[in-house]
Amino acid sequence: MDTPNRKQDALNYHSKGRPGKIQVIPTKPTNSQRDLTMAYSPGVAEPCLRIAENVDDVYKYTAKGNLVGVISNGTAVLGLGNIGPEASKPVMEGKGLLFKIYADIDVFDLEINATTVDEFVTIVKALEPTFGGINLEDIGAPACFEIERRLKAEMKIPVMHDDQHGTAIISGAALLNACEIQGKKLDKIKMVVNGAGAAAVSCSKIYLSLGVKQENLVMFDINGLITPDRQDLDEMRLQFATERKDIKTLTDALKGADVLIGLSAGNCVTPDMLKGMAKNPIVFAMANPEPEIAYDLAIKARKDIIIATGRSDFPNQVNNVLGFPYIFRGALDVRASAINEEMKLAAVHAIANMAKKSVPEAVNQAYNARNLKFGRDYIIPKPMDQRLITEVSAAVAKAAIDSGVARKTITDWDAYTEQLRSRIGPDDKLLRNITNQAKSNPKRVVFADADNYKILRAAQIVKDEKIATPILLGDEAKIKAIIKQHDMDFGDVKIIDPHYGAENTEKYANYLFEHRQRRGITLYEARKLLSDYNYYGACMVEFGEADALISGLSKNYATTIKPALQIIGVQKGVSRVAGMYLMITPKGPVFFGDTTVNVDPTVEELVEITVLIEKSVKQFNISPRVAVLSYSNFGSNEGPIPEGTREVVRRLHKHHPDMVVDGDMQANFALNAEMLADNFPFSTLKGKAANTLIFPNLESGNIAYKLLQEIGGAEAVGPILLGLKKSVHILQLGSSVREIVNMVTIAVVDAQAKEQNQ
Ligand SMILES: NC(=O)C1=CN([C@@H]2O[C@H](COP(=O)(O)OP(=O)(O)OC[C@H]3O[C@@H](n4cnc5c(N)ncnc54)[C@H](OP(=O)(O)O)[C@@H]3O)[C@@H](O)[C@H]2O)C=CC1
Ligand SMILES: CC(=O)C(=O)O
Ligand SMILES: [Mg+2]
Repeated sequence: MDTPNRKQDALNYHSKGRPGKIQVIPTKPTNSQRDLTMAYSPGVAEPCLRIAENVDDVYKYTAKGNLVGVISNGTAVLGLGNIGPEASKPVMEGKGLLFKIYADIDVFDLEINATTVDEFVTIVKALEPTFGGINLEDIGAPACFEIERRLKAEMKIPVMHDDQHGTAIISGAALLNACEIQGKKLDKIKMVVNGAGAAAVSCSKIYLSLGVKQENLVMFDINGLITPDRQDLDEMRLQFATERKDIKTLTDALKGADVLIGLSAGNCVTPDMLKGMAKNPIVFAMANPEPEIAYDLAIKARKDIIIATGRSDFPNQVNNVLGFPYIFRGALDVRASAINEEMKLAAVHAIANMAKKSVPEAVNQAYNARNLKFGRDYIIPKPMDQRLITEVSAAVAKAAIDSGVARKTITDWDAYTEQLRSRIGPDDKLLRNITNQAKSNPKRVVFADADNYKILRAAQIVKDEKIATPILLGDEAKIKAIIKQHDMDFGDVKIIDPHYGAENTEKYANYLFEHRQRRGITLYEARKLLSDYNYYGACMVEFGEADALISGLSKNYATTIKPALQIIGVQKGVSRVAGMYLMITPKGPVFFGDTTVNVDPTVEELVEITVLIEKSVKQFNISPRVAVLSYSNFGSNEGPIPEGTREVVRRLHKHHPDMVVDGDMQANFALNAEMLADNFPFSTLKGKAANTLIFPNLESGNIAYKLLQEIGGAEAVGPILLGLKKSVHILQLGSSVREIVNMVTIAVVDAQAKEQNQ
């Protein structure tokens, strides 16, 4: 916390409203007298008796299996020292909060008045019936070593001292990657560890198991170098004693050293010390809240440095938050009896490998970054990367099973991964399925406006994710400059700067002329039109030189759609196009149409739009249940809109008897199966909620989706353009990178379907 303002902000954050950071929330209904008789006496006696008969049933009837005790005595709180149990509580509540948001694990934080090993062990051991796991936190060395050793030996649930092993795992992963980037070999590096406490000792052990040589490691505590002749040290630290006589001070030790590990206290390292380090040095200044050396000072001292800190406000946050939520998640899910070396190493490698994968746009956005990429400023994943739960927890669970400490097994890993994902954030399973569908047969997608950063970023993502092969249309020099500026990597991507004379323009101009000569287009004009990305892109798709076109970022909808209509045209048997949104809502996915094209459709047009939409929903492997919406329910109101929608439904029932559709209907009845069944049991939606909503006009459709997006917490994917012969999709002005990526994914699936139907 640097400035007085930030200090005050932090105090306000904790004190405003309900003091502290966490609360307990019931997970069962508590609305009625009946609910309460189940939750408490007399109903509660039933699970009590079951558990009394079979103690393992505690996992079945209580929260134990998902409950971790975060336990501290406040003797080594962050780098603040022995500040006591009460003062440690904000940190422990913070750990509880992180367990919950990152891994959906519930936590009771316990700050206990127990400083001797015996007292501490007795208390924690007695808590075994309550918890599924124990996370020991901020307990000073050397007591922490004995406490953890005894608890692990005497308890049957996983116990982990986070400052030791959580930190070791994360910094181990970071060390592997930093060495790779700096071109250093672990078995050759000279390492200095400043700090000889819980974290330093455990981290050093894991570095040795990753290949660092004991003789190349020296360690300091507050009294100086750890040497064999020191009388003030315990076994744990003495194992890192060095015989080297050439070192007295930290400055001496850092001369020629490759790596400095700081797990001590803030601001105890100076820029001059770093200046003596070897070429391409690696510095992990992990003391919290102040690192051993400030990020900026370190960067200034050495241009060739990789520097990481424990803080979230600089690149490379090496902090155990990347580990403990996911390690416990994996351990709890297989009911592991311990967290062993195999599980820790599995976590190290899962975290290290993740950093080398393409970074999801949501992570860039969360950190206000443009293009996070494996390298000097991105050696390990960011804490807000939602892939951590699937990558790390699954690796830990698997290692637990393979190493024989799991009491439950996992056989369907895809289902487990799905379950892990659904623990965090809204369930966007459908979007993931669509992405998998796209990846199964990637298509060539031509991007209009590719000389725009957002388009290029999206193109890069879909290329990296193997969703599509991009073709870039735009000013070639500009495109190349953006690629260079943002260090993007497109390999040998095709870039076309559309103008008459560019690839295939004579063929395209003739085609355009042939088709539009009686609509006022001369050959000269046709040639000129091809410098418009939308005309050129539509021609590429029409001639099969690309499978889909993505456009519209910089022009309005009507201007963008025109070339596609003129060159590609509508599907056989279809007289119009329509627009649809896939809304990812907290209650699940719902399709909305028409939201973008037809302003005030007639009954006949609405029938056609509904048929188009219903067919398109099926493309996503969803069985459509369509509600034609109005402000009335099954004839409850008169007026042109309810009467029109009733007529639409009549015609659909008659001409499309297989379609599951009903209306006129109000939106709340359409989306609430119970209400619908109670009030309108005759509905042909057969007691199920609709997943496809047809709006009577553009006004209502457009307003509804935007309201839902802004205040309903829904993500809008689209607009998905329906009715064209080939896959062309038009972005909304100002779409975000994520929205563009989603559209490309949809465009690929659409191109696949259209290819099949040919
Ligand atoms: N980024 C991360 O994820 C994590 C960071 N940490 C940070 O690491 C630090 C240590 O934590 P932890 O191991 O739990 O605490 P401990 O109290 O167990 O250890 C602290 C160690 O640092 C030594 N020390 C203190 N000041 C100095 C100094 N100026 N120079 C050299 N050594 C010094 C102490 O020496 P002595 O024994 O002689 O007192 C002791 O060996 C804290 O700042 C903590 O915030 C810890 C865990 C995770
Ligand atoms: C991050 C952490 O656990 C610590 O600094 O103690
Ligand atoms: Mg800690």
